[in-house]
Amino acid sequence: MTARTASTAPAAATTGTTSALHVADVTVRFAGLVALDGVGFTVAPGSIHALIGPNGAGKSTCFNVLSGVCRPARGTVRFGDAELTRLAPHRIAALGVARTFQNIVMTRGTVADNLMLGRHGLSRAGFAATALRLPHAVREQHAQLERVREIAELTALDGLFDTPVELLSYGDRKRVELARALCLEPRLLLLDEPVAGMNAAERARTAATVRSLRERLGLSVLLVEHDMGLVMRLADEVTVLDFGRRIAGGTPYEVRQDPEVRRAYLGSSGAVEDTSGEAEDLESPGGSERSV
Ligand SMILES: Nc1ncnc2c1ncn2[C@@H]1O[C@H](COP(=O)(O)OP(=O)(O)OP(=O)(O)O)[C@@H](O)[C@H]1O
Repeated sequence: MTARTASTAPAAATTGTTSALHVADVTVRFAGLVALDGVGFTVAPGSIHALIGPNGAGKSTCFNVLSGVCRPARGTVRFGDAELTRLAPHRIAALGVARTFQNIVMTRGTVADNLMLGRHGLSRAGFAATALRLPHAVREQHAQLERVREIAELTALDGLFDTPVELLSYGDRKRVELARALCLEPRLLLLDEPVAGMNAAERARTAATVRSLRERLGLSVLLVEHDMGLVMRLADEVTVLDFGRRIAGGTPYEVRQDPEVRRAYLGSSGAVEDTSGEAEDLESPGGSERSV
């Protein structure tokens, strides 16, 4: 495993650079089903890139490949100079790729406790030194706590730092999940449906947080999201999957105009659901609130 330091500064912020993610010809089969069929796309350094598509298009499978949970039958995933394709999830995380999940899994305790757990992999002081409160371990603990406070501030959780997570709203809990991923000091953040289940105010707040993370930390973001309004407003570039194939890619405007994208969305019975009550079609100016 590549060792990462316990530095209190984010890798991306200090260098101001991250790397491109290159996905090429990735194919995943489950028994007879081809979940991904020769999928390729590039996430440019420092960009917000959305991966969209109707239900069953292969978005989660793609995230599972990128984070090492699923091994492709064919194809490669490269992050800068590093080949991620056959690495275990913890090694991919150590290379600066962090992921959130659709379903929130929290431990008990406060927001601070949960974020400190997220720093565990970056800690250099051993368990015994920490338990015995040896001076170097105490110093490191303070530095970690300071960094965790900064991350809480970046994710608008600073006012909730000492609040038990079970008392948080759903939207705040989702943001704790996001903050916990940031605790790994990623250079690429994979967000799996970051606003699913949120109300309009929570969605707007999370969108602002993601934008500000990119600006302040210089990291790249790849997000899977059904909320088309959010995708259209937030993403620099969009890749569209359908039945495991990449059917389109480009700016939000370009994919919105693409006939194959429109066919895939409009033809997906039951896949179109509006979580906002403000349904618009894919052509609506300013983006739609439609979840697809
Ligand atoms: N572990 C698995 N075993 C068998 N089939 C699977 C498995 N995981 C996914 N699939 C199938 O692969 C296809 C792609 O699924 P995937 O979950 O990646 O799509 P998705 O775009 O994320 O869908 P959704 O938007 O509903 O989450 C689907 O047909 C799904 O049923």
